Amino acid sequence: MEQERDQERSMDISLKDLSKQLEDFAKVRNWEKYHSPRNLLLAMVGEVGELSEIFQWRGEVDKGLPNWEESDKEHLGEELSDVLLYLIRLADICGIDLGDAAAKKILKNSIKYPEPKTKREFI
Ligand SMILES: Nc1ccn([C@H]2C[C@H](O)[C@@H](COP(=O)(O)OP(=O)(O)OP(=O)(O)O)O2)c(=O)n1
Repeated sequence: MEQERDQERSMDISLKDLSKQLEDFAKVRNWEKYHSPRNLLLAMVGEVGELSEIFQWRGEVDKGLPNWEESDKEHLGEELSDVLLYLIRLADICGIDLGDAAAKKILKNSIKYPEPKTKREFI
């Protein structure tokens, strides 16, 4: 049982896997015609709005969401996923390798914002 759980944990799904699943999802429903770059962008922005609604009027929220109901956390996971899935699909439809682009961007960020060399700089 514990071994199975360990195996599950180690099977991290990749952006490419998700992208393929989204492609198949659209294909079998004949929805490819709706998945244009502009439509996907607007759908993603709509989901960002739904994500924002979860935090709206709550005031500042502690990391880890310690006082949240499990159902609210589940809802948050769903809205985060909708944003991610539309983003992945948008990148795919635009011919962008999102994993590769994101890794390159992290590298670019580290050049633009170098690590602090002294303790003083760190503060
Ligand atoms: N043309 C579509 C419609 C939906 N989806 C997928 C991607 C999202 O993960 C999810 C979005 O579904 P809904 O539009 O039903 O949005 P919600 O799940 O947020 O439902 P609701 O807005 O009722 O809360 O379904 C998709 O790929 N292409």
